[in-house]
Amino acid sequence: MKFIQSDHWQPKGIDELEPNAWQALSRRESTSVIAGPGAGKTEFLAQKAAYLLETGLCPPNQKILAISFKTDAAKNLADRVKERCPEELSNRFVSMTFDAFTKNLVDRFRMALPERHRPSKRYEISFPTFRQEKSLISSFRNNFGNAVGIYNIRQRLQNMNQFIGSVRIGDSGLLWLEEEFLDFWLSQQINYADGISRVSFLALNRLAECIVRTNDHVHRSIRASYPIVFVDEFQDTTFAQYDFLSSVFKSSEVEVTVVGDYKQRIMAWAGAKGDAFHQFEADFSAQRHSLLLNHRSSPELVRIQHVIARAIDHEVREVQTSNNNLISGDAAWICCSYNVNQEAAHLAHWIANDMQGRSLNPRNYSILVRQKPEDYEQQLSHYLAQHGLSLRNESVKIGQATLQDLLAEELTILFSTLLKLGLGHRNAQAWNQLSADVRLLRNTTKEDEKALRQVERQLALFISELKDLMRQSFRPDNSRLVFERIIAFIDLNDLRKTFSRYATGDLLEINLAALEEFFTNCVDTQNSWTGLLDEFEGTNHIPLMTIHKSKGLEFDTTIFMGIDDNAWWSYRPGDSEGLSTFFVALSRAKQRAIFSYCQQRGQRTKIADFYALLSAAGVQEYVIPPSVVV
Ligand SMILES: Nc1ncnc2c1ncn2[C@@H]1O[C@H](COP(=O)(O)OP(=O)(O)OP(=O)(O)O)[C@@H](O)[C@H]1O
Repeated sequence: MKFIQSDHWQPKGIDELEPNAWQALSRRESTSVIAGPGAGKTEFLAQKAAYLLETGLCPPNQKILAISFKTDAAKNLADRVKERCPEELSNRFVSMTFDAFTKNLVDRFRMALPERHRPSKRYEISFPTFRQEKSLISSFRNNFGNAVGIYNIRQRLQNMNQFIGSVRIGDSGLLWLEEEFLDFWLSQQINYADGISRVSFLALNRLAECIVRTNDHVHRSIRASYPIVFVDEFQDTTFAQYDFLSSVFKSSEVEVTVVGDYKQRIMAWAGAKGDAFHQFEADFSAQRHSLLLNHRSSPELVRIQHVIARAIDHEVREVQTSNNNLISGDAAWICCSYNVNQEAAHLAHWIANDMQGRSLNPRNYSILVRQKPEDYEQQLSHYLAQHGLSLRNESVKIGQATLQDLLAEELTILFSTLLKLGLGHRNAQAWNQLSADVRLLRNTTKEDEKALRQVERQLALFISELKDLMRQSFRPDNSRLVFERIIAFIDLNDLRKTFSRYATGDLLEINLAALEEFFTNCVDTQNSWTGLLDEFEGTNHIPLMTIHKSKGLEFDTTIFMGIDDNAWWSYRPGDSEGLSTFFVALSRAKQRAIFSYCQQRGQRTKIADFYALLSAAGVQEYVIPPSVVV
């Protein structure tokens, strides 16, 4: 393949990069990129990947490792690289979540762990609750009595994630009690009477760190395979994740580029490290670059965002936007209602009118809430249905996965593309992507023309058989057959061999079970293949999700419900994480942000800050007349 000269390379799929982005892109040492919402941080990583791959600066025997926090974010980044680079280059871009990466290391090299710290071959992932953590700490205290008071252990255990992230398994520098706690905490996850360990992602992280640090062969081979590493949403890096990164890549030739926005730091409760950028810049001798444009939101929304941004950081610089205001009237307002029916009726009516007036579709809107989306679902669905619209809770659990994560899985995407083509959709892009994926699954190389032609023939034959089968009927027994045939065609063994995250452990089984459950639910509620596909993809549903799940996404209009003391029960005035959460929600909108306050849901005393900031930004408040209730 012919490489492009680095000074001739041009960005792909976008017009231009701002000057600071160009500097950060061409820098061949560790770099941090800090920028506000919509500045194009994820896009920057995709462009940098294209630059390094297309110019040969990342040579054919090496790969780029990109680490994200959420499955859909990892997928989104991989897709952007696929769109911008030929397949033989984008195949060398490995995009994974932190959790998938560390789990994969433990699954592959668990025998390198000391026996007492080694999870069973087949283990389950556990998600310890706050209460379970507290009870573990109190049993430890019971065992070690007054000793827990020494070395500040009692106090340090109040932030478990920070404590665990700062102690390394088998480190000779550990204090006696630190080592005791680490052993106690691990043994509670590893030793079960039935022989099956229940291990949390935090424990997998510490085990992976131990493997890499103590096994020179593994350590060297990771650094050699991935001389270039990207980390997206770096502000959310936990203590343990940072420690893992530095253990693996610090003091090496590896170029690490991290991007993020400290104003969007909303994972401190899950152990995010407050000073991650500063520490990274010091530890990796990284140079900082700031981006100063917003490519997402309209000028009016950017102005409002800046008022909130300043409350988080007084020194934040004003950003410019390259977008226009596409709507007439206000870009943001607060609507106040007395009760939940009035609120839902008003919002449903407004969405239906706006959607029709501006020829938008349901997925241009999103309903964002702080917590418990199910508390908002019923009323809003009821009133939306009166306008022929529907809502989908994207945070809902399907088996052991959430719907949003399930939809971002490679398995699900292959499945739904096959379903779409089986239904007779003529979609050249879907076909090209699918045939590229199937070539990858069957491990064919571009040079082996015979094998390529065979794969293409098999795919065409399968689609034609699928079309015949789907034409027959849409009865449950037939749809079951369609499900089984598609899964058999994908071939789980090939999937395992192709995607390293599925290679070991039970992630594929978990997702397959969730996919089957979701598919069956769709079959049960629909009476045609077209209806099923729309239901599967959520085409006609307005998404409802938590703010945490909305990170990295964007919508024309966001409607933010439940801005009251009950939903924000943990908020204390001036709490920067609360303000950042509010900021993340506001910054998802491209053109319009609506804030809905409902008196019946709670007071607005504790969170008066939010309303004061909106008022300072000139956002008007309207009271919905009681007559709106239907
Ligand atoms: N240089 C650019 N020119 C034009 N559009 C761009 C550019 N960079 C990004 N975009 C577009 O701007 C939007 C935001 O980009 P992106 O998601 O990469 O931003 P981000 O900084 O990662 O956002 P956030 O932190 O808010 O999630 C996307 O629609 C993207 O396609």
